[in-house]
Amino acid sequence: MFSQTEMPSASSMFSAYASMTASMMLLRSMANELIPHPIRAYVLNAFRYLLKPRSQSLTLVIEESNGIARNHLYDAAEAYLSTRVSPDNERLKISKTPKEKKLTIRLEKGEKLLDLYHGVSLRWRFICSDSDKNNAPTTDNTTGISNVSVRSEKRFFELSFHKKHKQMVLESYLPFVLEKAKEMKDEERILKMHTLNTSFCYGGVKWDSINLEHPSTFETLAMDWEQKESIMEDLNRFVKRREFYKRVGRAWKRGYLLYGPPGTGKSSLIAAMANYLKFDIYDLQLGNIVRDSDLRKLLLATANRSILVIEDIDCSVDLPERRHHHADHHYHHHGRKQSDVQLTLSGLLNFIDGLWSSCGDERIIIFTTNHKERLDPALLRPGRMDMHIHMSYCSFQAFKILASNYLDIPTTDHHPLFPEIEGLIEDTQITPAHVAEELMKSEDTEVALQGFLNLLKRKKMEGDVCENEAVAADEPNNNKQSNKKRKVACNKQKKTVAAAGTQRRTRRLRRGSSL
Ligand SMILES: Nc1ncnc2c1ncn2[C@@H]1O[C@H](COP(=O)(O)OP(=O)(O)OP(=O)(O)O)[C@@H](O)[C@H]1O
Ligand SMILES: [Mg+2]
Repeated sequence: MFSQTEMPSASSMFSAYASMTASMMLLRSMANELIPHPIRAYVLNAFRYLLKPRSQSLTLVIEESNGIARNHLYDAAEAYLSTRVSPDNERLKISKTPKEKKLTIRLEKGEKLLDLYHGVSLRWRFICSDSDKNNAPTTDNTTGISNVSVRSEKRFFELSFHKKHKQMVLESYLPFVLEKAKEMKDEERILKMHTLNTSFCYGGVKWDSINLEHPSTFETLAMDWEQKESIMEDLNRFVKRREFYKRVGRAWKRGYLLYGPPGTGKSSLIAAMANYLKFDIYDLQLGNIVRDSDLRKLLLATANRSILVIEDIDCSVDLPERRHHHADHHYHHHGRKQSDVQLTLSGLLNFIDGLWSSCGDERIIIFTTNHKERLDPALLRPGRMDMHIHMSYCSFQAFKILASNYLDIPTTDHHPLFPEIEGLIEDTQITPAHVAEELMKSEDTEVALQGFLNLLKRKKMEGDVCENEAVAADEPNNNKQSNKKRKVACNKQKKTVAAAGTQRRTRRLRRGSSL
């Protein structure tokens, strides 16, 4: 009985529950009304956050574009990851454009990749998502053509790693990825050769470009080793020294003067430098430029990481004293009146020291000449050109490189004809171009070498005759008149060689395609 009176009845329990529910509902609706929605959401989120198990991994999202601009890191990651594909990958994208030398491999949607960097594992994932479902690709059923213009795909990489490596990833790994991608790009880069186009309207000039496919490299260049290495070292030092140039307050530029007889490889060296550094070439034919102002315009249109070439500087720039000497030549510069030509040496020098120095980075300027002695001292003064490179006649060392290029005789090999060639070549002024021409005459090594040896012998004899005649000319008892005649003939012979070089060069310039 007692227990019965103590026990709440079912009806009273129900009413208590009902009143509690009612008061909770009242409280809830009061809270809903009194506490604004954002605060409620915030409190809920905070609870959720506190209750969630802590993750030890951090994920970086690298999106394809950053609003309007492309994300440089995305492109770098894409290129870098293509070198890291593993047998675990199941789907890869593969392509090749006509201009590319190699196949391009890319990760396909959803593919994962594990990279190791200094013992740290880094997990990459490539994700492709339709950013807006309404804009999903549509296919026109009648034509079957997929309408890609409305397609808006969001592509990004996720890079996940342990949180404790955050610093290392940001400061070391990602810069490493950027650097690697840059190296790859340089390797694949198709070099351009820019030449002047003067045809589109009178007085106006602009750059035209074609692919530079000059095969010359430092390996194929016939030059003495020490000289070749000093040039390569100089170039290496130059490209590495961005910070140095900044610190000492100098423009990041370097000037080279290449001088030597025609056919000694000046233009080949320029191409080898471009191929080595992966720099574009701008071939500035001063003969086509009328005003200093054109020079300025053209200069501003050149890109960084390039080589500006001015060939035959002694012939192309209109020195004031030459103007004086050639006062009777009223026409110059491709038939334009001399008075029209306003391009001056001082303009050119200002251009080198001033404007050229102050705009752009990582630039090289190269002048070539066959006659260094004819150059204005202003061009040669210290500091104007950083390095003067003498391209000379073919030495035995240089010949061995050509023999290896043209006849496949390894430079370490010894051929029975070599000693005789070595004895003759140093006394004979023969250009690498001439040697190359001779070695190309036969595919048979023996025939080609014998032919070359005969040429050397002939040249040596001619040289000896010239020399003897010169000596004879100094002897008082000889018939001076006939000696003079012979000397003239000798000089004539030399001049023909030089003229052939100039003609060759002019032909090449006209073709405008190769250096
Ligand atoms: N040092 C060299 N090494 C390899 N090949 C050379 C060398 N010199 C000349 N040649 C060969 O001779 C050709 C002409 O040489 P190049 O045009 O480089 O001479 P250059 O010094 O620029 O002459 P120019 O003064 O007439 O412009 C080249 O295409 C190349 O095949
Ligand atoms: Mg040349």
